[in-house]
Amino acid sequence: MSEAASAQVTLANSTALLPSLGPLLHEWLPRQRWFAGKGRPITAFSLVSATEILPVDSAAVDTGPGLLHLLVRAHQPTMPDQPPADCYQLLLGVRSALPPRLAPALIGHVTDGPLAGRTVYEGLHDRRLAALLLERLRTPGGLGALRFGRGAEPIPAALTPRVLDTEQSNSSLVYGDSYILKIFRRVFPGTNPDLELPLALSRQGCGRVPAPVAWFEAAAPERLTLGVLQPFLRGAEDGWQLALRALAAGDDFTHEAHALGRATAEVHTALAAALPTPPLRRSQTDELAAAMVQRLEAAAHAVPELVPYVPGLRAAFDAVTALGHGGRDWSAQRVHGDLHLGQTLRGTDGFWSLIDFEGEPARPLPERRSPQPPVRDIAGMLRSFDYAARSHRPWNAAWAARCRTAYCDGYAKAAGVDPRDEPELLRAHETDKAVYEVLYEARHRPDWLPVPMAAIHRLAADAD
Ligand SMILES: Nc1ncnc2c1ncn2[C@@H]1O[C@H](COP(=O)(O)OP(=O)(O)O)[C@@H](O)[C@H]1O
Ligand SMILES: O=P(O)(O)O[C@H]1O[C@H](CO)[C@@H](O[C@H]2O[C@H](CO)[C@@H](O)[C@H](O)[C@H]2O)[C@H](O)[C@H]1O
Repeated sequence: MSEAASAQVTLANSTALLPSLGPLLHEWLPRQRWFAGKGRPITAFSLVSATEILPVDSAAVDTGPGLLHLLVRAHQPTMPDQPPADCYQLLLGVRSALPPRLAPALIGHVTDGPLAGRTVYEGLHDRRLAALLLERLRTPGGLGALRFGRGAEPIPAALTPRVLDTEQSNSSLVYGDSYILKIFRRVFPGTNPDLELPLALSRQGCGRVPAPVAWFEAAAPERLTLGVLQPFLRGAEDGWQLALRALAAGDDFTHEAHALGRATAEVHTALAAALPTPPLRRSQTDELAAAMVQRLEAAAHAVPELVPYVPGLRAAFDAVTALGHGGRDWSAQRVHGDLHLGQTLRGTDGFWSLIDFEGEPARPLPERRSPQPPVRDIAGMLRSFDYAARSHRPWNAAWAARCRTAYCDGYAKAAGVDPRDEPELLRAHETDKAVYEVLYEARHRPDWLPVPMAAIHRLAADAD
């Protein structure tokens, strides 16, 4: 779309929007699974950008929906490890009246401002609006603050959309069981690694990751990734569900664990070939261990159950510092950053793919995009086998141990490097991951807290 045309779709009086939408968002936003600031009040909203993807302030809304794209900052009291105002992507449907089928998507009725008299709702649930998003992705160009881009592969038109009904950190739409559009909810300046890394891997010829076919970004006031369209792996099942099923049936999972190790190794090898691999010298090792200690202290501050374990856990990080001071260098590279069984999909042909390269959602984007020891991902998967075994009754420690061995074997065979050859680095990363999980569960799923706490108990004792 030309700049002249895009100018017409920027909401004329967008500054008046938030005073009228604010009270509705105040109620609605904290109830969303993807809202990261749970437990802290929202003190104010500020508007970053507003773009009418389909006009909302004209008579057209009386006959059909409008679609308003907003980037909104939610201001909250600051905690030590959190930014003061996260920025969220909202796609608001706007209608004069909501048809009954869209009632569950209701956000509220606007009483004043430019949308006075309109009903706003979660636009992704409206098939007409979801279809429109795909149309925008098929035809690259600018639209207000937004930029739509795509690869060389043509994207078919008129695929039926549906919202993916799963617990996730973002929102996804599936089109005709052919493509999946992930819409990032909490957004950060810069390119999201969930676009950057799959693009780099596909250019490298690595088939372990569904290759992005289209994407959209905000171009102003700063560039940031908003959504990625990828092929939908129809019929694929995620590793977490498969592992739980195997546990329930008393089945061995080592064959799959071995294959997952191989898939991880192939992704790491391709990432190392595609992107920089700086060595971790003494000062970076110090920084790595110091960051782990800092995360441990912050987590213990937030979750008092951790406090008695702090000295034992710290020993794992100090061991890495000591090795660095003794002259040991490690290699670093771009990694997945939040690898666990739920980030793996096994196709109907048994082929494993990795998804969701965003990294740990709670970490700042520059940190997530920095090169790290590849063992970080291995630690994540090792924790995940433990999670599966612990969340199933009775606890099956031997099952987890066999999977962990098979995973490392599969990795070593394909990568030519065995992660168990660096036991201190592996244990430090496993400890760091378990600490992250304690915080994650305390914030999001308190019933699950005993699962990582059991690992904390073991890891703190191992370090003695
Ligand atoms: N390419 C794909 N093919 C099939 N299903 C997918 C694909 N990508 C993601 N999914 C499904 O969508 C879910 C959420 O995707 P994910 O990227 O993990 O989002 P989030 O970051 O919001 O958690 C996954 O658990 C998986 O079930
Ligand atoms: O999938 P996300 O990127 O949103 O990852 C977050 O949520 C995960 C839970 O859904 C969480 O993973 C933890 O629980 C999993 C079982 O549900 C388990 O397999 C993982 O090993 C464990 O870390 C992940 O840590 C978090 O970032």
